Amino acid sequence: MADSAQAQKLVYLVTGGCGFLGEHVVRMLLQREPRLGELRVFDRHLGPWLEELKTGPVRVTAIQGDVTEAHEVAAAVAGAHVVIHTAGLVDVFGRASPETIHEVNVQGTRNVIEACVQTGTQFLVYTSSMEVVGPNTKGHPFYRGNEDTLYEAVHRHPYPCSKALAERLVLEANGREVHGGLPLVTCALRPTGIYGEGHQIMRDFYRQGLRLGGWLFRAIPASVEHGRVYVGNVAWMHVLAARELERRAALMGGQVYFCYDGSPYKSYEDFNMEFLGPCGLQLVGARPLLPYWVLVFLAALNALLQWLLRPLVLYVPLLNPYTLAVASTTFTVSTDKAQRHFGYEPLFSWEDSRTRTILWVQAAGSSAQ
Ligand SMILES: NC(=O)c1ccc[n+]([C@@H]2O[C@H](COP(=O)([O-])OP(=O)(O)OC[C@H]3O[C@@H](n4cnc5c(N)ncnc54)[C@H](O)[C@@H]3O)[C@@H](O)[C@H]2O)c1
Ligand SMILES: CC(C)CCC[C@@H](C)[C@H]1CC[C@H]2[C@@H]3[C@H](O)C=C4C[C@@H](O)CC[C@]4(C)[C@H]3CC[C@]12C
Repeated sequence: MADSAQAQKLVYLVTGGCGFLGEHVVRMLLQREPRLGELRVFDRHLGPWLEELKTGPVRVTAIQGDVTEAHEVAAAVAGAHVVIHTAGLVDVFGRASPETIHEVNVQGTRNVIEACVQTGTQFLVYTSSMEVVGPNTKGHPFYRGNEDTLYEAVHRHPYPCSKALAERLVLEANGREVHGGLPLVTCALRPTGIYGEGHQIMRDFYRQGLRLGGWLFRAIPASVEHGRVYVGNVAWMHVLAARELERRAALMGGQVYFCYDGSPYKSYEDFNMEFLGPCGLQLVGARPLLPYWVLVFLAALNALLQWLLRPLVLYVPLLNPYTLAVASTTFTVSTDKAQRHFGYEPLFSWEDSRTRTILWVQAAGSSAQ
């Protein structure tokens, strides 16, 4: 990636490139990264949509592989200039065991770092999460905070624990010597709750509302702010960060950045209604219909049922003590660090993000997507 070789075409690797965010990163790279020569898409499950990308001017290589398998990761990383590591097991519902979550999110990330070191790949962007910071188990609000805001990060749930450990590995790896003698440059991006085309939980809420005759029932007070960011802007931030890591290595190396855009500060449910409302759903109640202690009881009951039924069937309700805590604790960000460090400005306005999401919800809600 030397200045003298402006025209040099680069090889990018996106792990988890067939996931919700990963697909947007892949498409964004193809649309907006002029130096892209080859794009390797690494995922445990390859999407059929990749086929259509293979006919374009950039070479797209689909690699079916598992980040927990060090040799598969090393083979995919070899010869890549930049790695965007977005693969992860996003499970706050108890589908996977804590050991599996750790294996994929922590050991998988370790494998990616070691592969960069062994094969001489110098630039690594890691998709972290707001949950590396919080909400913490004490329910402390994080109100429009930034990367420097002091906050007691206390993790117990396997998912945030794994993201926090993985992020630390990535940041500590910054400056390590890679094969060939150059230093590894890393940074971590921390999205809040991502929404947009492909957001399965949004689609599930829509379908549930349709089943209930067009009604959803408020569970969380409207005053609890939950941070959200549009998937296209998160993808754009990854592309920009990856592009600028070389030029601004001294500034960006080892840094964390929250992902942000112009999405409004609202409660989780009120925010969802920005999309579900225009699709015909209504949120009933200016206040929660059930007292909070009832939700706490139901969440605990769900956790107990999940545990009791596990030998027979996998019971995975949306509501559990952890998801209730996340949804009912204010956690929003207000920062311009990505703008200051690497010139990030959201690519999509709030109006664009909203319209695109509404169109997707309408289409996805009525089909089997
Ligand atoms: N969705 C959100 O709101 C959100 C918010 C903050 C951070 N994140 C982070 O963003 C990343 C992407 O999340 P997402 O919402 O797109 O999830 P997703 O589940 O849609 O995508 C994850 C992708 O990783 C792949 N993957 C999982 N295990 C793998 C393995 N062992 N080997 C190879 N590939 C594997 C999956 O097949 C999937 O395609 C994750 O690292 C997640 O922690 C997501
Ligand atoms: C009305 C509620 C009680 C229903 C439960 C909603 C719950 C399923 C939602 C609320 C908040 C959501 C999380 C939040 O947006 C941020 C993230 C970070 C990311 O790293 C992974 C996804 C996650 C945990 C969202 C999962 C779904 C949550 C908990």
